[in-house]
Amino acid sequence: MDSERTKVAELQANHQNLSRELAAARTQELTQRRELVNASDEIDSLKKKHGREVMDLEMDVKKRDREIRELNEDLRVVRGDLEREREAVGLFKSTIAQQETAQLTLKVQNNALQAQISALQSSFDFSAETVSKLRLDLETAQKRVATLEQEAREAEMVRRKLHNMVQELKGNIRVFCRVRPLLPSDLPTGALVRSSSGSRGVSPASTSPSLDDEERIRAEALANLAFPDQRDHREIVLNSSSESATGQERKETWNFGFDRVFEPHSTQAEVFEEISQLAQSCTDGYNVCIFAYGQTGSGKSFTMEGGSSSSTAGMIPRAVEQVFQVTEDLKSKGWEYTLEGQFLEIYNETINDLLGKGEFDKKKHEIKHEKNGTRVTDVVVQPLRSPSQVKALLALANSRRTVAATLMNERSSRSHSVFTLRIRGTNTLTGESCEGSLNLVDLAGSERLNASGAGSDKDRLRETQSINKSLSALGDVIAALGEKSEKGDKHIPYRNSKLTYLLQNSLSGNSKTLMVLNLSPLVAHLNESLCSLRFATKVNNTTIGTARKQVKSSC
Ligand SMILES: Nc1ncnc2c1ncn2[C@@H]1O[C@H](COP(=O)(O)OP(=O)(O)OP(=O)(O)O)[C@@H](O)[C@H]1O
Repeated sequence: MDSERTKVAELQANHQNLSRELAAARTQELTQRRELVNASDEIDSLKKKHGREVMDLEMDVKKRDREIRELNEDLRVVRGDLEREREAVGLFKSTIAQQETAQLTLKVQNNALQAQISALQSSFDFSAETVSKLRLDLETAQKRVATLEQEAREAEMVRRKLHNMVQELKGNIRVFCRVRPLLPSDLPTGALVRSSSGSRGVSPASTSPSLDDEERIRAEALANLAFPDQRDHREIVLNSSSESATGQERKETWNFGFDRVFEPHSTQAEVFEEISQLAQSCTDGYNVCIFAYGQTGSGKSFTMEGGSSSSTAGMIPRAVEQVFQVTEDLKSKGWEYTLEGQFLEIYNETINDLLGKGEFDKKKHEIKHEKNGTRVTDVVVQPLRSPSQVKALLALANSRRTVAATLMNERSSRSHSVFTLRIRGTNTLTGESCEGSLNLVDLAGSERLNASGAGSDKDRLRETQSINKSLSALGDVIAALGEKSEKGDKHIPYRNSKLTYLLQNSLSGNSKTLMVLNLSPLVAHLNESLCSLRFATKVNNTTIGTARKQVKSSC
């Protein structure tokens, strides 16, 4: 029983323990329940918070999606740009590569050039050395040349002096020869060829000229004439080649020498340079007479009157200008001059005043040789005050000649024209006075009767006879003057023609006379040229004494 009691006491103690444990467990359960409620509250609030956060995150995700899309779009655009940039870069790269190649080539070239430069530099240095040596040599040579030139000038002066002395001894008639150039108007005369017999003449089978014709005419003209004296220009040679009867080529050559020969390219200024001293001597009191002689169309009027421009102005306007210039220059030495001019035409042995009034001169004019010079009755003698006034007078004379030409059968080439400039000077300081004249004569065409075709026409025949008469009278006068100076006394047939009678005082041994022989370069005119050259040679071989100044002193 005790054991039972101990057991029961033990069970009771267990029971009490268990009850205490149960109570503790209940309290714990309560606490835990409370904690559970709290925890589920917390879970709820956490759930709500989480839900809000999820929503926020979803919105955020959407926004991010949008941004990603936008960024993707941007990326696409940027990629396109990038692609293009890449292409451009590729291009640049290839350009750069090319440029680099070019640069490389240039570098190579540059190196080569540098090498050349240095080679050139050294050769330049060498040349500079040579140049300075040559300069020294040149200076020495130039000094030598200057000395030689001075010697040459002195020799030339001596030569000219001697030439002048020869001229003085020879007398005062000089002859120049001038060949005119080929003109475009020569071309239609392309028909002017050698006839089949070999002589030269006008072929009737004239057709329009071709380039070959022109070249042939030029070549023939060149072969026809030669100017061998290139130093003093005093010689002219005519060549002709023709076929003989046996068919062989016959060549002939004629040499002529004159005081000066002007080639076709000679200018008016060059011709005047040779004439100017002579023309100027009328201001010193000499009578000067300059003739232009030659066949029609050979350049007489061109030589004497010339063209309208200053470079083509002929001997008359140039001489007049020079005379005015000289009289102006001599004013400072006390000289005062009066100048007067007349311009006459001699046609069929009648005198026509080219400065007269009215369209055509119908007056009869007579030549009078008086104490104080030659006078022609009823002609206009114009006081001359300026070269421009003379130009106007020449134009008037020309217009009157043109009227006459249309009225009367190309009369200008069939008449002689004589421009006379008379000059009187007094020196107020020395009391001297002087009187000179300058006659510039454009003679009628010198062609022979058959060549001018005059045979068939009565008027033409008369004209030609009259021209021939006066030209041969001129030759006779010159020849007689030559004989007079050789033999002393001799009758001079001045009266045989109006021309020689008019120019009596300017042709006598006291005057200075120049004949300018004008020639055509055409082969067709060879025979005429030969005749003219022979006539001029006769004149050139004549000695007509020494010119004398017409100077009076005051006492
Ligand atoms: N040296 C020259 N330079 C250029 N042209 C020239 C020369 N000589 C003459 N001529 C020209 O040749 C042509 C004939 O010349 P010009 O009239 O002077 O001859 P001409 O001998 O006076 O003839 P005519 O007897 O018919 O008066 C003209 O057209 C002229 O301009």
